[in-house]
Amino acid sequence: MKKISVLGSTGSIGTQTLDVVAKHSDHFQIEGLAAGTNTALLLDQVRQFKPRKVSVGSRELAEQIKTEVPEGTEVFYGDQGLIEVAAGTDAEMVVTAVMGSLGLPSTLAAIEAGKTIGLANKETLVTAGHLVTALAAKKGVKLLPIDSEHSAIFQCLNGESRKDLAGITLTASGGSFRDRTREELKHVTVEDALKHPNWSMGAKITIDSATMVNKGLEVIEAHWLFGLPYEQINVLLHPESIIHSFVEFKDTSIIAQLGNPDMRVPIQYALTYPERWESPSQRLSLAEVGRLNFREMDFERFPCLRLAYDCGKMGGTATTAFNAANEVAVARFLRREISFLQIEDIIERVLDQHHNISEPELAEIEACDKRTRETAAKL
Ligand SMILES: NC(=O)C1=CN([C@@H]2O[C@H](COP(=O)(O)OP(=O)(O)OC[C@H]3O[C@@H](n4cnc5c(N)ncnc54)[C@H](OP(=O)(O)O)[C@@H]3O)[C@@H](O)[C@H]2O)C=CC1
Ligand SMILES: CC(=O)[C@@H](O)[C@H](O)COP(=O)(O)O
Ligand SMILES: [Mn+2]
Repeated sequence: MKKISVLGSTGSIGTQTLDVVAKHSDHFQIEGLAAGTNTALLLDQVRQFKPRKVSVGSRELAEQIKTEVPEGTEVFYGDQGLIEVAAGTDAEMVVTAVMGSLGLPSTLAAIEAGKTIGLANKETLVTAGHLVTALAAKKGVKLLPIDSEHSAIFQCLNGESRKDLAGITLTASGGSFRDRTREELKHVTVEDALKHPNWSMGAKITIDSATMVNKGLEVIEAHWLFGLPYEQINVLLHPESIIHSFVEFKDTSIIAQLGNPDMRVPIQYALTYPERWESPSQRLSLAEVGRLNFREMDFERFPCLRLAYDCGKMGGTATTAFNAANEVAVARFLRREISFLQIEDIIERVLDQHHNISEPELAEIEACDKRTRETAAKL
């Protein structure tokens, strides 16, 4: 039995992780579950998977569910609760599926405790990639990608020599507004933005796809996961999301990973790595798909992607600020306080005011994250 803890178990990735675990219940055991506010779903999960430790977002919620969890399940809360679930159980693997840089301390704690990481929470690598990868290397801990593009690259690189690599290309669906002009973006609604053409995901990442921030975060995530310079990381528009990403070699060969847009496949691959097991996903029929399309990325149409590359190349706290500004701006858009185009406006203005610190320590990252959020909230 492989013992697993899931951080963000009530979200899109969290619930699909538990689908995979349930399908292979003879092979996996859930040790810990952490959620924010959805206690009804968490309690269902607790009854089904019987974890030893669970955590919720606040003390009040923890008090509410204490009487309802079965004997043998301990209840924690807040930042410390997340760390307890990440590092304080017998789990050998931790799936990091909370949303945002709030996942950083628990990811670091899990690595410090020697747990293999199934990494969905890309903001963790964007905000502090140098710290996370250095600690993982020091502890001999594997960071197994769950993000579909990074899982694809990881699979394409399997058994290949890095010296033969020319570059990698992350595919981008283009998000909800890929066929609209910038002029047409002025009056789009939250409801429109939440309609991703191919994937069913949490609200924040769906907005990130529409602004192309998601691909920007993924470029930075790829830089840290695969140790590649930004010049070797490309992005290509591929509206169907069937090719999840590809790798090009010196001899001009390209190896790509394909599949239906179903996150249970990369999630399961991280859970069973290096083995491949039967999947709950539907088989891909290329004959049915018939045609795949590709378009050059337009950096004028999607300026946030250019900003992400610039921040990535600058390094230091630039990516921390980029991420924090975006988290605040997206939350404000979802609360209908700002318009869609003001998301990129806020990111740009925050970055104009940013004073970069290269090779920041954790405290400096945390301070930058906090300061940036305050600025972005006021703009
Ligand atoms: N969804 C997808 O297909 C993909 C997602 N990712 C990445 O995975 C991560 C998760 O995304 P997604 O699943 O879509 O997000 P969701 O918004 O669907 O889920 C977020 C999860 O985090 C929990 N959470 C929120 N705040 C806290 C907190 N303070 N303490 C503990 N848990 C908390 C939520 O709990 P609750 O709901 O109970 O409040 C929920 O379980 C993101 O980093 C995203 O970029 C990457 C690739 C694909
Ligand atoms: C499923 C997944 O990995 C998402 O990050 C997905 O990539 C979003 O799609 P786009 O950002 O390409 O629209
Ligand atoms: Mn992705």
